[in-house]
Amino acid sequence: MQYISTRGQVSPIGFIDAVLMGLADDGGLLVPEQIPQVAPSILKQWQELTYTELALEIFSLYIDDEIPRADLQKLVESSYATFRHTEVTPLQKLSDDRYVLELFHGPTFAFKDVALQFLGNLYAYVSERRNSVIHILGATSGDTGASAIEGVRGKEGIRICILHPHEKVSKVQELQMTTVDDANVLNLSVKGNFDDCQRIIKDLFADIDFKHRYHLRAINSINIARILAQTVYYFYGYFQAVKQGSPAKINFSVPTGNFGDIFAGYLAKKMGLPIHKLILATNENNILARFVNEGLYQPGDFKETYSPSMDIQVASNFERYLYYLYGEEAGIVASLMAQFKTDGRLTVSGDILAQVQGDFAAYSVANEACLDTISAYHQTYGYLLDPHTACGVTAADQLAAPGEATITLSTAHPAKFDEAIQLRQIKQTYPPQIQALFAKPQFQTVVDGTNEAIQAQLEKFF
Ligand SMILES: Cc1ncc(COP(=O)(O)O)c(C=O)c1O
Ligand SMILES: N[C@@H](CCOP(=O)(O)O)C(=O)O
Repeated sequence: MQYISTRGQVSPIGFIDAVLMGLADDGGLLVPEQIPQVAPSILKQWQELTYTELALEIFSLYIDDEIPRADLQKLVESSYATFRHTEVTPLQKLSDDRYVLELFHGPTFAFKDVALQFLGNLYAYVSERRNSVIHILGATSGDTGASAIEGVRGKEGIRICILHPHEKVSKVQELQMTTVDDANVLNLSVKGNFDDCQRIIKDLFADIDFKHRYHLRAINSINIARILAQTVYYFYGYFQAVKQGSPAKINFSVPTGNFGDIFAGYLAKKMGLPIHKLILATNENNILARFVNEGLYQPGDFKETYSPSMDIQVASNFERYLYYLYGEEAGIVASLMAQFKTDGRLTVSGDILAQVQGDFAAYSVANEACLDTISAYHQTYGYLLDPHTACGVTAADQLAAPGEATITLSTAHPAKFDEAIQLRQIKQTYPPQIQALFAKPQFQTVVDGTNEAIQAQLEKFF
């Protein structure tokens, strides 16, 4: 399998080069040259596989023999051996038509571990096999950072620097990142919001001289490996729902910020998984819901919400969707992205908007409605949702029609966001791994949100 850029200016490259390139060198995002198609007969066989067996099958379609199958199997097995649940991502049935797919049983209690345990191991494998320098630079609204650090801390040949927005992540997220004292980890607490952090790292990746000089590698969902690993749980969740007697029409509702997770669902559907509706749930930072419902993609005012990991205005994977929306025409994507840079907005109408609305249903969840859902589901089902998952469940309740079953991706454990849970007087007990963080010293450097300030830190660290 070869990978190409959404902007068309990168010659096709193999999987490992695509992982190492992260952001495409022409400023676009890497996508597979063709999306592998999975026939219904194969889907039927896959229903019987364990999570790791399924991951191996799906990764093989995208990697071919670039990584020998026995090595890939070891990578996959070691990546999911760190999960606390034998099923990796178990499906919880709350009622006949409401399910949550728990993606938070990995080391840092968020869905990011599913891809980042694998990517951490893959980087270590590539570093050894190619003698390649791995200097990871990432931006986080809280979960990616913790998970990426956990995936590579202490690993030979790898260094990692994570930018998080100063005082805009939850206490547990901050502790997960900043209590790590391994010498290969640097946490920068950036004065600004997540969009500022993401813009800075995209600028640094786009500066090809700087990127090559410091061997910068990506762990955010701009990295195609992240997306591929995240497609696996759509297949797994779908199969479990079928086994649990779900109605025939199965939707997924996806709490959305950077558009990585829902793009993975879109890709799974394009591969042949018969997902009925893909429901895109945002919090009050609702640029993506406005795009689907009104055809306007334009950042609004940044809002701090109870689901801080989704406090994102400019969604980094949106460009991958535009590529498919416009018939895989890289020239059109390049000019749309140039237009967005100049005008700060994009609009779609007519057939294109109809296509968008065929691909997604979208709902923007108000802050109090998110808490109302947490209270209601706690009372009705005795099940505690984290605020991000609660946005997904709220959107499912609004947009799923009778006769459709909806699987909401449960993207984080509620203990990571106790600030919001406490507002509804719900008491939870922290898992011991989280409780232990409160007694540890923290290591982080507060910096201005400018490219120069970050560059200066990286020059010292890398
Ligand atoms: C807990 C949680 N839920 C949902 C999201 C949104 O996912 P995505 O950015 O892939 O849209 C994030 C951040 O990525 C998150 O950390
Ligand atoms: N919510 C994310 C934001 C970064 O998203 P990514 O999927 O591109 O890594 C976070 O927790 O950092």
